[in-house]
Amino acid sequence: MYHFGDQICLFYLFFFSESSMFVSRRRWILKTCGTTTPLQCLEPLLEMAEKIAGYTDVEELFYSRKNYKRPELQVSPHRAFDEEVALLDSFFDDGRAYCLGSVNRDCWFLYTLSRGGEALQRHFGTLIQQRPVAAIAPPDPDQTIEILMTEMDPQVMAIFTKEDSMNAKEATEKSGIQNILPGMKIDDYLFAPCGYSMNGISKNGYYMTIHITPEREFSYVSFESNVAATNYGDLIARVIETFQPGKFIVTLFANKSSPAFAAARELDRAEEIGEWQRRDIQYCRFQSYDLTYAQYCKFPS
Ligand SMILES: C[S@@+](CC[C@H](N)C(=O)[O-])C[C@H]1O[C@@H](n2cnc3c(N)ncnc32)[C@H](O)[C@@H]1O
Repeated sequence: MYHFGDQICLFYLFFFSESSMFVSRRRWILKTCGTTTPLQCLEPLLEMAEKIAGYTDVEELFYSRKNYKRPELQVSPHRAFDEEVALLDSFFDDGRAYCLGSVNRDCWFLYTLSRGGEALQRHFGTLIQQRPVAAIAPPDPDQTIEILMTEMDPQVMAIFTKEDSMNAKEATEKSGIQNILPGMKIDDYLFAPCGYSMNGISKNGYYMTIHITPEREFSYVSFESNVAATNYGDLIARVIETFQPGKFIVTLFANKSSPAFAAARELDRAEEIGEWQRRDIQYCRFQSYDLTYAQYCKFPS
């Protein structure tokens, strides 16, 4: 993390696809679900960040989501990715929009901007006597893994109903969620009649979050964490063994300082993970991050 005395004017924004909020000193992560409109909060959020914390610029932004099953049920600006991009472009003149995966099947949309320290330099130019920011400090290690699962096993999904589990704690234990990343302090919630969300944080600053929609017609589970690893094979295997999806997407972001920077190669070698076979893999190199996208199906499929 860059730190120039008490003057910190830039922060990082991440938007994902369920309902959680993580706030740290310079990072704000929001996940929403259903027909909520997360991008509508951009204007008040940017105003609030300046007013309360003195942040005047965004150093990095990641807005991502899987393709919707029923986009026509969404509310503007979330009916189409083009619409979301137009809104984001009205705030940021240097954002980039991507679609990874198969546009006629499973895909994943990403809008990102990464100023690679330029914004920092602009703000702190005089303070750091025009020296490149990179010469002062390399970025902190940073990585994010997401696993987005669909076509879930109905027996596993039954755990996340009030019929099968008395409360969230019982669902967490019965499903084995507490063994995915042991040692996390967990805050979990079981909805009535069904549905489950959990947020976990560890003492060393890692988080994990899981959101579960058990309804058979549109079952969906998302997992996300910033835990550092050089190989995510074991973690992915634990997640998919726990939830038994028919299909899943993995996305992995890692910056150059992160031990996960090499993990893309491990994913490249993982043509099969247990009973799941890879159907797609793509890599992107952004200014500060490498991104790996992979899609797997349970075979035969
Ligand atoms: C995992 S929750 C989504 C996350 C949730 N919005 C949160 O705040 O953590 C989605 C599942 O919960 C169920 N659910 C039940 N009551 C809900 C409510 N009041 N809001 C959102 N989802 C609800 C949905 O039917 C679906 O299966």
